[in-house]
Amino acid sequence: MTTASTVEFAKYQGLGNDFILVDNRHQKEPLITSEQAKQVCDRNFGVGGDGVIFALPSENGVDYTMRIFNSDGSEPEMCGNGIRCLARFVADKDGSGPVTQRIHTLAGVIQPSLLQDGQVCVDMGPPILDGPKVPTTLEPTQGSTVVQAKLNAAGKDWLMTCVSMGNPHAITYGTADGSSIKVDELDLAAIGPEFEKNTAFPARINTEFVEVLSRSHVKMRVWERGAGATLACGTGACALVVAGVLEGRIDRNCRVDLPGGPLQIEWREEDNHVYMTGPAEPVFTGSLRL
Ligand SMILES: N[C@H](CCC[C@H](N)C(=O)O)C(=O)O
Repeated sequence: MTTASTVEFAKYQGLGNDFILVDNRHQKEPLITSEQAKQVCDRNFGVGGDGVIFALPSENGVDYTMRIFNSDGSEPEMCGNGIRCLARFVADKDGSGPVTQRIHTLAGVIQPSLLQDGQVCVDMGPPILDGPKVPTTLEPTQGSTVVQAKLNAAGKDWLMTCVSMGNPHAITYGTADGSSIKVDELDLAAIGPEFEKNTAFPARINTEFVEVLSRSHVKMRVWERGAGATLACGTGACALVVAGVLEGRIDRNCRVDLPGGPLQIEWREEDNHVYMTGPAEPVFTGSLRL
């Protein structure tokens, strides 16, 4: 007879991108499987969330390891809003801990710092611009980088710039006929899957649609790989600033308005790292019966 197990969790959200967080630092194997993550993320039959995120035992001398399952059960390399929430969760649990945490992820060692004002600033590392490493099969246009490459999807020719922040992103600021995007007019549920599952993206793709308000202020909506239309995507906000700089549209320090609220993103010239600053809020705690 299998005995049901209970798993303690905390729900946190970053700009409405919400996650079930589990302190899993006592064992290497996640307490929730990717299959169970789908059920737990269901907003009617489960807790509800865009993903499940684990703090796991440390590897190679960092503070701890992060793994994440999307709400469809797939495992991405990295999550920007999620790592801000995880850093806040671990600091809340441990009572204090270092202001800056070093976290091992599938995208490398990522370093969130907890700020006095309650925000979290994350050194997201350098963007990966080599097309085949994003990965995409779209033809590179600037050396090995894919900038404003044409992609036909949802009945239009979009101009796509492809950037990885450890996880893959395709960003569009407009279509090949020169028109820009009014993000509030997009029917993401209709067009998002045509990008996410497009053959141009062998590992599927997160897609960001961007409207320029000024050289230091943009507005975006996102269709996420494995999670659909979310209220915010931290890695996506980082990737779209890199794309906007490569396209010559915006400056390296930019406010990004996401449906759930703003993030401040800076792609620093001196170290080529992308820095993301934004909130991470606790919502409730609970115990799951699995
Ligand atoms: N759906 C993403 C992972 C979550 C990223 C997003 N929520 C963020 O804040 O970066 C992927 O499959 O790559």
